[in-house]
Amino acid sequence: MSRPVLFVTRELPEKAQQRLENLTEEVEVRQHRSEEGLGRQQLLAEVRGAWGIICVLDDTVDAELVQAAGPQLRVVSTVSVGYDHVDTQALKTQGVLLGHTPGVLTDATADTTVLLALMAARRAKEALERAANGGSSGFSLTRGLGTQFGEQTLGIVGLGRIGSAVVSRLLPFGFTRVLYAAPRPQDKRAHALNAQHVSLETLLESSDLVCICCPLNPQTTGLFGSQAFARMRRSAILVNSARGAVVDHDALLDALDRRLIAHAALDVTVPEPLPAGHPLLTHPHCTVLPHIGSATEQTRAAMANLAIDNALDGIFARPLKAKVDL
Ligand SMILES: O=CC(=O)O
Repeated sequence: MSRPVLFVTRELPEKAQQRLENLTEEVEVRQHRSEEGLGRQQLLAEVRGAWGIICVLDDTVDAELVQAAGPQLRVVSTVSVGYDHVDTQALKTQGVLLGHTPGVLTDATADTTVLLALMAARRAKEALERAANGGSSGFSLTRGLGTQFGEQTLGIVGLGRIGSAVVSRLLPFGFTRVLYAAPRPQDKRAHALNAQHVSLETLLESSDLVCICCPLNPQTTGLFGSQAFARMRRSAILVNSARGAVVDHDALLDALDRRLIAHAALDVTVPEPLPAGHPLLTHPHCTVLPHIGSATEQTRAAMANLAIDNALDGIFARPLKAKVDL
């Protein structure tokens, strides 16, 4: 008997991969078993006939892809919490469901945000370079001094699950004030964290550490441009673990060159990866990680499992465990 086709655009983490391979009674699994994505034309060809597609944030899911899959397509399940790579309207129009992986990656992503904040505050990039170069790079009373968060103000852009987890982790470092900017006040979360809802302008003018934890959408694209940097404190640190496009990279580079802010630490960029030699990679006051926010064994396994659940639920017309409201 023919089984519905589940197309998977990547190799999954080991345990989830094994689970996928044991699904043969329920679905026919077709997979591009590689860490790298398919070229666009090949992807369009491979999704043909799929009832469900498991994809990642590098795969653009749009009307063309939905059409290429065919009218039987029931669900797209992305192994990510963010879904800015998906044209939600195109899915809605075709009655295709969208699953994603919220919750399971909150802790790992918040940990990475704290890692970046500390790396920036303690000027780890410069210190690593000094250590790697050997020579006179030992203990110094005066060289490469960083800053501590005690008595400082923390500003969070987006007080969702990840933003809140970032605040919980950072509060013990001694911040005396927490500000957040969000389209709507998040009363329950804010109350628990003693965080104050303010305008983005106030947040930028008052914060020593600014962490971007919001989704990418038309309102947040380019939110950090030259006007935002002009408002920030010259001693401020900016951390972005959300999406690269929230920050205008040219404006950031200009702000770093003109010392409008002290340091930027980015887990996300446009494009990903930045080309070798990109000025943000070589800038002494910019730390860049290659989008490792959720990259732990535990979290990636949980994400892939949730994505499989979502895909199977969609294919077999059951309620999705984590559905995006389209
Ligand atoms: O960036 C990662 C995600 O959206 O899960």
